[in-house]
Amino acid sequence: MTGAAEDDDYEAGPPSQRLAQIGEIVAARLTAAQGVQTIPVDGIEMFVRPDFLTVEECARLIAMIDTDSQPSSLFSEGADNSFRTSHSCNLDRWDEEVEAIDIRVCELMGIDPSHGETLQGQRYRMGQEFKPHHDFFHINQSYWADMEATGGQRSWTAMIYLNMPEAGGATDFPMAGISVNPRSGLLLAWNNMGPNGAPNLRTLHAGAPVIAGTKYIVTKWFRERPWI
Ligand SMILES: O=C(O)CCC(=O)C(=O)O
Ligand SMILES: [Fe+2]
Repeated sequence: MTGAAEDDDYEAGPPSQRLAQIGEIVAARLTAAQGVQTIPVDGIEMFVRPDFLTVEECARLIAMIDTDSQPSSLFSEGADNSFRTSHSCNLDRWDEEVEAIDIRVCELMGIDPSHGETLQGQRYRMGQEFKPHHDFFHINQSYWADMEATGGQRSWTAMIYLNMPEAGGATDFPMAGISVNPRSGLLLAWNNMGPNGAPNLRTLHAGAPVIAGTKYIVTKWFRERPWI
């Protein structure tokens, strides 16, 4: 959500010992976690946890997203309206069920909840999409000063698919040559940084247009430092 594809030689941010360490700790935790599978992707640390949420939990989150969502926003300057056409909302972090799910995600990742942004719900109707972007912050953008002061860089992303649209809506990683199909309750997690703790350009990804049906997801972005 923080910028479109960049040239290979573009420096999205400096190496960071802290982010490298977060990468190692979380990857080790996920590798050892029951029910988690490593996705063999060249140049990105990526994991899936099928059935992380039950069908009932997915249904309740979908209902909340339908009630609360508004047209999605973007961080990037000069962003155009076609870039992220979904509707989204912050899930109510004081709702008991949302809070419990949020904590479960943090526990799975082994990241203190203070580093996690509010869970975000997202709905894509037919034809809607999220064009190729990185989840990490681009430090040459005007929003960076504010983000740096409020928790810093985004380290890991955890996304949960709440349903399966009838067609389309995969999460594509064009530089890594992998595409993940929505499956109810499946959690997908990846490290937005490379081994040296610098932003990893290969994490470029997109929510492909939904061709038939509706797609619902929740996304959790983690920061390098406490966010609240
Ligand atoms: O909808 C998707 O599959 C991708 C969503 C995404 O990239 C995000 O929420 O940052
Ligand atoms: Fe994203």
